[in-house]
Amino acid sequence: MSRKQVDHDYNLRSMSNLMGERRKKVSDGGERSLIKAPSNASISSQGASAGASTAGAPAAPAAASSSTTTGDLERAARKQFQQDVTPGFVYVLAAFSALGGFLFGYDTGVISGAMLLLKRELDLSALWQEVLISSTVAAAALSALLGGFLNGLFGRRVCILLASFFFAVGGVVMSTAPGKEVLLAGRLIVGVGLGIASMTVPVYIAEASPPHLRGQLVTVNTLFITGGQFTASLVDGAFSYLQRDGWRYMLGLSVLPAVLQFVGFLFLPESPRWLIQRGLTQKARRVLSQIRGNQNIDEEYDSIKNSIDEEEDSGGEGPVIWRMLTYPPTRRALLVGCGLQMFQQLSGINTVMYYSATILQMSGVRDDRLAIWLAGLTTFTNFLFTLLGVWLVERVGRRKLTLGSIVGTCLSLSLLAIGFLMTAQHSPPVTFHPLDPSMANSTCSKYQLCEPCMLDPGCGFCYRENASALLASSCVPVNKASTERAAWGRCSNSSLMRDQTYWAYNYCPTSYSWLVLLGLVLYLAAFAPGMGPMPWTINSEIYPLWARSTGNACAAGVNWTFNILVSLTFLHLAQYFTYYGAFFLYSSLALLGFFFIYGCLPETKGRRLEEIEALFENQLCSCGASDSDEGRQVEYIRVKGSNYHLSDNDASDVD
Ligand SMILES: O[C@H]1[C@H](O)[C@@H](O)[C@H](O)[C@@H](O)[C@H]1O
Repeated sequence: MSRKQVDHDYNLRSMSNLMGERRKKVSDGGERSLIKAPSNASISSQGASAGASTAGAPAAPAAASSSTTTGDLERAARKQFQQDVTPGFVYVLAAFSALGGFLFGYDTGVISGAMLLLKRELDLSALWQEVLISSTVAAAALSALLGGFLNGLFGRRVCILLASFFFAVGGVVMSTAPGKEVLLAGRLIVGVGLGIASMTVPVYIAEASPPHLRGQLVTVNTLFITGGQFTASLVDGAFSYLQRDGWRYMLGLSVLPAVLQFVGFLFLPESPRWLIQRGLTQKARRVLSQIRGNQNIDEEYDSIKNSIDEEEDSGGEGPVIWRMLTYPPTRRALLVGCGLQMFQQLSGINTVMYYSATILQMSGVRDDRLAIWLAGLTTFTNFLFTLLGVWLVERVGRRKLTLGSIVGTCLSLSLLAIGFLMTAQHSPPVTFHPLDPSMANSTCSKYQLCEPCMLDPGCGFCYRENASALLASSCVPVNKASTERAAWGRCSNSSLMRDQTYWAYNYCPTSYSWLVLLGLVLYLAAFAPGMGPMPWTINSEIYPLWARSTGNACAAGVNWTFNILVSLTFLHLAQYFTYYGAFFLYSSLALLGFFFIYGCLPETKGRRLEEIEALFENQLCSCGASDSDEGRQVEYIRVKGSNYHLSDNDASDVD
């Protein structure tokens, strides 16, 4: 946003905030809801309206008495804008927190490259490989749930310190592991750190950010996740040349950012919202002043304090999750938060990323090393388009960004599926049936086409190629120790492979690979700016303070659980429904996700965290109908005394 435009927005929104104050009627008690009627000004400036309203605008209705002139308002707005410069400290705080995201991406991404070396050096069976990969995600799912409890009890800062401690210890254990059992212990420790970091970091950043920057700063955390995945693929590429102990460096390098984060957080403050909730009000004021620079923090402080008092007044019995489920607004928020995380994973991101090396091989990249490096290009594309998300989130808002992203995701998944379908329909035939030297009758020899042969995990396709045709193609068993070659015959040994003899495992040579490649690039371009980061960003802001840790814990738990579910079922899905079947399924799930998001996700852009609960007052999944209400802003003022609920009567408060 240009400076000029910012200036313009600030004037408008500040004026609209101050004028909003005029509409607040002082009553003799109770809680008032104010609905500002949409005006062009408030619609265009809605993105940051709440941000400005926190900055120095006095809370008392008397502040803008009916005698206030437009000139006064303009002067006040200008003054407010001058004060409202975001201090650099918030950026430092966000960057150190987002190192948690970096470690999330690095530790989940690095294992695929490390595994290529590990399985040879530690002689890992397929089961052990699976266990080493999935254990981290499973531990993350459990610890994310536990993280909710820890967050409420010890605060965000301690949890982030704990997570970076786990990351560092896990990294040391893995890189020095004498055998697979210790390695597994290291992977589990890292998983515990991952779960805690994944649910705490977005909350911490959201609670420390001013509303007009919140979306952007929380989305930076996902940018760091994808940055971590990209770095991991580079590290994998570089150390894959080191056949002995290369994996130790790959896994151990995560210690550096973990230590950096730990040290940084020794000096960073606790979230002011958590401090107020704990009654540490002086400390909270100090932290707020520190992170808001020279701005007036009174209104923000009061607004947080009021909402906490309200929560305490309204009481509520039993564990937080029970209170969330029995109170309609938080129940709806939880459903939306968990649904978003579920659909993120059901859109198949981790399958697509994992499978990208094979997609590239299909496209004719035959050299394994080159395929590893090119897979880095996939993670880089994911990173690059997440950057676009950081740029867009405060401009177009969460709702439109997520909707646009899931439509693109759904279409590109269909394109991927069509690419696989064409590949399957033009599958090359098996023309050569060599005799198995061990005389064992493997199932591979029964296949007449490449497609069923490659879908059988025990077989691969061995063929020769000259300029335009495939020659002497056979379906033979895969080597049990390495899927990079056949168990016997021409493709079993690189020295035996004469010129232009190739081994295709998991894919078939095809002339439709360009379609699949196009699908892959479009998929990342669509998914990464919206469906990648928004579930994390939105979850960090939709729950009231008392429910925030638990809500984020549940949603992160759902994310990790579906992550593991999708990764573990992909190969079976492909085996039973073929690749195009699997991708059509993901595409249909993304379509379902679209309807869910369209109906249920309200816009949270620019609102104060304390205001967002009100967006879930309405029946769940009535958001599609309220698209036109985006310019409306609901505000609560608490006036000491009895509470009353949002009702139709409130509409009478509108001038
Ligand atoms: O938001 C992130 C991001 O999109 C990553 O690329 C993906 O691997 C994670 O599973 C997801 O939670």
